[in-house]
Formats: sequence, C-alpha cells, structure tokens
Amino acid sequence: MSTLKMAIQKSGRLNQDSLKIIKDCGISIDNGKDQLKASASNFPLEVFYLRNGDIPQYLRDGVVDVAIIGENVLIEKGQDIDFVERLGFSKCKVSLAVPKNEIYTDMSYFEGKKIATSYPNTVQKYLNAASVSTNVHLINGSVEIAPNIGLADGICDIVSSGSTLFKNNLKEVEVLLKSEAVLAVSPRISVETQKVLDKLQFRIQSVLKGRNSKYVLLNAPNDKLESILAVLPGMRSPTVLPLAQEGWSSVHSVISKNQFWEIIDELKAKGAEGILVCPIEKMVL
Ligand SMILES: Nc1ncnc2c1ncn2[C@@H]1O[C@H](COP(=O)(O)OP(=O)(O)OP(=O)(O)O)[C@@H](O)[C@H]1O
Ligand SMILES: O=P(O)(O)OC[C@H]1O[C@H](OP(=O)(O)OP(=O)(O)O)[C@H](O)[C@@H]1O
Ligand SMILES: [Mg+2]
Repeated sequence: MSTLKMAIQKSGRLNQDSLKIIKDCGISIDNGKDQLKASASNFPLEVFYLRNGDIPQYLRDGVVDVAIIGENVLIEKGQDIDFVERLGFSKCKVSLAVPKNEIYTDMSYFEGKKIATSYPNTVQKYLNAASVSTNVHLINGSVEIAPNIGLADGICDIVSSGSTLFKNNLKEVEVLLKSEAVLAVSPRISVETQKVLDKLQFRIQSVLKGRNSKYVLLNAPNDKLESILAVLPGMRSPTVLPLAQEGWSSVHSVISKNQFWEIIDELKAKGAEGILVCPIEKMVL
C-alpha cells in the first residue's frame, strides 16, 4: 500500500487540533517537538510539519498529498486546490476593519485609501467586485496595529472573538469570508494514494459525526413512551428496553449536538427521568 503524505501546521492555531483529529482516528504518530516529519506506526501515513502559508504550493506541486489547512489560506493562495472535508475547528472570519470612530457606510469608504493585510488576493478580489480603487499593502503579522501607527487607513485580517480588533480600537465593517480547518487534497494525488485517503476520510467522518452527537439514556414511564419516542431521532430508531421496575422502560438514542438542549427540555417536559448524556467516540453509519 502506498503512503499518504499529509501536511499539518508546524506550530500555531491549527497544530494541536490537527494532531488531535489524527489521534482520534486511531493513528499513532511520533510528534517529537523538533521533527519536521513523522511516520505513523499503524497507518500508511507520513506527517510533514510545515508553515500554513507554504502548504498550498506543496499541495500544488504534489510534495504532499493532503493537508489540514484553514480554508481562508486556500482562498488566498490555493483557489485551484479542492478540499474534501470541513473539520469543524479553527472557525474564523476574514474581515475588513477601520478605526472605531470612523463613519462607515459602504465600500466606497475605501476609495483612494490604504488597507494593510496578510490576505492581498482576497482583499483585491473584494475591492474589484465593489469597483473600489484602493492601495493594498502586504504585511505578514500584527496587522491590527497598522492604522494606529499611520501605516494604513484600514485592515483586513482574521477575526474570531473580535478582541484583537477591540484592543486596537478598530471595528469590523465587512466580512469577506468565513473559514474553518479543512482537509485539502493535492491535484496530483495518485490513484493508489487516493485509496489510502479514502480510508482516512472514512475515519475522519466517523470521528466528526461522533463529535457532533451525544448518546442519551433515559428512563420513561410506559404510558408516556410514545410521546417521548416521538422527539428522539436515534441512528435508525431509539432502543427501548424494559426496566426491572414494572411500568418503566429505558430509552437509548443519539442526538445531534445542535438540537441537544431543545430535545432534552422536551424530554423532561414529557416525563423522562434520569437522563444520562455520554460522548460518542466514533460513529459509523
Ligand atoms: N483567532 C483565531 N481563531 C480561530 N482561527 C484562527 C484564528 N487565527 C487564525 N486562525 C486559523 O488558523 C490558521 C492558522 O493561523 P496561525 O495564526 O496559527 O498561522 P499563520 O501565522 O497564519 O501561519 P503560518 O503557519 O504560516 O505561520 C489561520 O489560517 C486561520 O484559518
Ligand atoms: O478576534 P480574535 O479572537 O482576537 O482573533 C483574531 C486574531 O487572531 C489571529 O492572530 P494570532 O493570535 O494567531 O497571532 P498572529 O498574528 O501572531 O498570527 C489573527 O491574526 C487576529 O489577529
Ligand atoms: Mg495568527
């Protein structure tokens, strides 16, 4: 079997969650701190620790077969590279921001002005779509400081909680895109290696489904069973087992994290008792 070469970020925001998802797929890698490359002992996988910004080019050249990377970086530097899975972590936006006390109505604000950013292509595309002519100034870090030191009138950078903007007296005025970590694939992946990727992707999907679901156990009086079962989805349908105590049943089901609290409230209102909620490690449908 051929070996799948995967790039992950060497250090930074994506590193820990990328290693965690590989681990949760049951794959053991030696992630010694100073190594730039590591092999899995129980799956045909090699992991390369690289700078996030360099990864699109490595994918394009086929130096690596797949990568865990922010969708924002693909949009900026790898429009020709597809991704096959959204991974549900490192969620953020790429936004334009201006000093807090500026009056902002629309994109015409930026006409003839200067924007500092690490995302020049993304910004330029947005400016073109709005037919605004602006000077885009590339800087690689600490972008939010630019307006305060007179380097630019506005900035375009990643926004998550908004606290970096707040601390620098800036306000978000346009959201250019929303992003999360994705599994990107080299256009040069071989047919043989694609088979290994399919296996890995199957595992990743099982892990993600598990992360997005909870296993719920509860006790229900038999006379209320029907209405309780009506709010429970389950994988196929809920499991119902008799309790030792006459007139009661134990109900087991799987609930999506998104609907979780609504369903729990409804279950309680309908007479469910002793509700237990457990994490799901993996889910294979
Ligand atoms: N504050 C944040 N909240 C959520 N996700 C973020 C945040 N900042 C960055 N990200 C996501 O994590 C990715 C990596 O960000 P990070 O700042 O660690 O690396 P970088 O400096 O852009 O890249 P490099 O590895 O080239 O140094 C970004 O491309 C983005 O997708
Ligand atoms: O909206 P917030 O939650 O404040 O997050 C946004 C900040 O996070 C990122 O920087 P990071 O902390 O990764 O530092 P960096 O500039 O060194 O990459 C990004 O470049 C923003 O500055
Ligand atoms: Mg950063």
